[in-house]
Amino acid sequence: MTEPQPSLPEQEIASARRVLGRRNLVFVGLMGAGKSAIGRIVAQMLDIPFVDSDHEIERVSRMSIPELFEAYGEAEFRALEARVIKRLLRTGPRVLSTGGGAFMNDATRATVLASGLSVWLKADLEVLWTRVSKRDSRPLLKTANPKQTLASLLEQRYPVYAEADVTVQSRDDPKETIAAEAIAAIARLDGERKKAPSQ
Ligand SMILES: Nc1ncnc2c1ncn2[C@@H]1O[C@H](COP(=O)(O)OP(=O)(O)O)[C@@H](O)[C@H]1O
Ligand SMILES: O=C(O)C1=C[C@@H](OP(=O)(O)O)[C@@H](O)[C@H](O)C1
Ligand SMILES: [Mg+2]
Repeated sequence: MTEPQPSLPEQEIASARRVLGRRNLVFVGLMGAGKSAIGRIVAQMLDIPFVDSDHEIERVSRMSIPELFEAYGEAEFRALEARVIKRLLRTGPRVLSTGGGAFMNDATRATVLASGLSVWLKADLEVLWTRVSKRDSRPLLKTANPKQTLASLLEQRYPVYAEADVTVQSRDDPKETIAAEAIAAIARLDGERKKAPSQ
């Protein structure tokens, strides 16, 4: 079944594509924010390729994320994640949805900020928890109190995610609405860029 797509003004899509140029549009944020789901829709709307760094890691390693954590530990996973994202950022444009920890890596964050356009999908703890508690595919949440773990990650990471170029509130509105808001936020940067010389 095809999902209804809100009609985005052509001009807005053109502006967003112009702002992006050959850069990657990089979604960052906590687990459950919707980076994978919204990123895919944004790529469709902008008619550019989509890649999810977790899927790319799973493809190259031929292992699932939980298997990678189990077999090699988080440090190895992070090293692979950084390498995969560095490679993906060399070419574009595309939408790149990252895993929630990727932007916490200093080198990855510096590369994303220098060569990509980053969007923080920001969500409240309750929204995130409702979503992530439906699946057990996230190794970091295999703790005695996963909601508390998520809350601690939120506290640690939100000041860092705030370095992203753009922030979009993720909530329980239709995914297409959130995707359209992300595109509108990027399109607005086109206006800012054009206004800049006369200021
Ligand atoms: N706006 C939304 N409304 C309802 N469900 C959503 C929304 N955004 C994401 N989801 C769902 O929440 C879950 C987590 O989304 P996902 O894209 O995997 O997040 P992330 O990649 O940030 O961890 C998925 O089941 C996804 O379909
Ligand atoms: O926040 C994190 O450190 C992680 C988030 C996950 O991706 P999502 O944010 O897409 O769930 C995945 O990369 C891994 O389980 C670690
Ligand atoms: Mg994801």
